[in-house]
Amino acid sequence: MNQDQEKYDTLVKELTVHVREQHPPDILQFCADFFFAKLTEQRSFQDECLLHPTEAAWPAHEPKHLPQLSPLSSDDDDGQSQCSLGKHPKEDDEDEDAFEEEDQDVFTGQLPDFSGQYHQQRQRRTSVSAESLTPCSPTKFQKIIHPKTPEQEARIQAAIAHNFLFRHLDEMQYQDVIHAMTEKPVASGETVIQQGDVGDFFYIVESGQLSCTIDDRWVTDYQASGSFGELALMYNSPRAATIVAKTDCMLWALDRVMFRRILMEHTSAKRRMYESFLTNVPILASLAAYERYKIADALESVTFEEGETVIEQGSVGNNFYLIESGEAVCYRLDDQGAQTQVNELAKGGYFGELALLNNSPRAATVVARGRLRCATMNKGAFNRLLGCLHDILQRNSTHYIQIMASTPMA
Ligand SMILES: Nc1ncnc2c1ncn2[C@@H]1O[C@@H]2COP(=O)(O)O[C@H]2[C@H]1O
Repeated sequence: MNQDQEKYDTLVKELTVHVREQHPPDILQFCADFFFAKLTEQRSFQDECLLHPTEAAWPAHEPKHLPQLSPLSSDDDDGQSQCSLGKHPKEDDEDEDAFEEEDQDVFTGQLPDFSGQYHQQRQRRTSVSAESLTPCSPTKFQKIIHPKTPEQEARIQAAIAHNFLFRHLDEMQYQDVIHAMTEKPVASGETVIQQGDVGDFFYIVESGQLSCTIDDRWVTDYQASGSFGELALMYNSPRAATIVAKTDCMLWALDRVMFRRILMEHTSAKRRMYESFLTNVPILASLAAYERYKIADALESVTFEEGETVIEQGSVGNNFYLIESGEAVCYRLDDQGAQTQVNELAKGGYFGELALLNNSPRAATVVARGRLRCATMNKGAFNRLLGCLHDILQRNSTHYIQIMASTPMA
């Protein structure tokens, strides 16, 4: 008997014992969970031992598809997003600043329910082990180097330069990431990630376009500087979506060990940090959880002391602000030089959207009242990630326009 056959027989025997002991009500789900737990265990072990095939630029075989294991495939979910961020691929793409900033992703769809060890029968969601977010021990970390030409290195640098997930890296981590990446050309029509599969790589798009679907419904498109495939690596969960190349693409792939070692901790910490705050920001209420995750990736916190000016009327607008704590007061200077208070904002409120929406100079001065902490994103991320809120933001801003009409700009 060969080794694989022996392994298989042992596994099936073990599973049979569990089934006999536990009489699971949903036998298929139970078996799927059993094998998935085994796989996770094996992968974690590989993480620990760092049995990484350093010589292999690309895995010899693709991961096996695990049907029914999508954390997103709940029966009650019609998969329609509450809010379609950005444009549907069929619509005209007049985005001039395609390369302007970070992730070029626009999102809709639902976030996997990562809670609970074993999911409800009806929902068929996959369990996530408690240690899913524990990165590899730094002491056991062994660097992975796939040799590259200077030209390849430069291309990776360009591809990650505008992606938020790489911003916090120090020089050594940055080099480690570049060394560990492998080039993956993908032909138009090729499936890069299949929903339900086991996660192996995280991808950055260098060129081309890819489409992301969940349960055959379009969710988003990816283009240069966009990234995907982080969820399965972070949560040891099956792939949450399918990603197919719409054109010939050039991708850079980072394997799960390096992703977990270098990118995961910061990414998950940031997503956790902003999670409850973003859930309670009224303007973001219509967004799906995964969309809020992408917003969290793009946010930076900034603090202003009492009386400090956050925004100066008449200046160029580059940022959008959400108030995490404290208060902000908005003033408008009229053409006589008189300053009138036009608004007060508190936690969960936002400002700085007008100049970005209308491509106009800042319409008011915003000053901190007491200590003010804001989460801010730049113009590129604002347009991309909050594009679907454009109409709501415009509608909400009509009263500003009335105020501006009554106080002509200084
Ligand atoms: N709405 C969404 N829900 C989950 N994953 C999404 C969504 N939109 C895009 N994705 C990406 O699709 C990827 C599929 O593989 P992963 O689950 O590893 O990581 C997923 C995310 O990077």
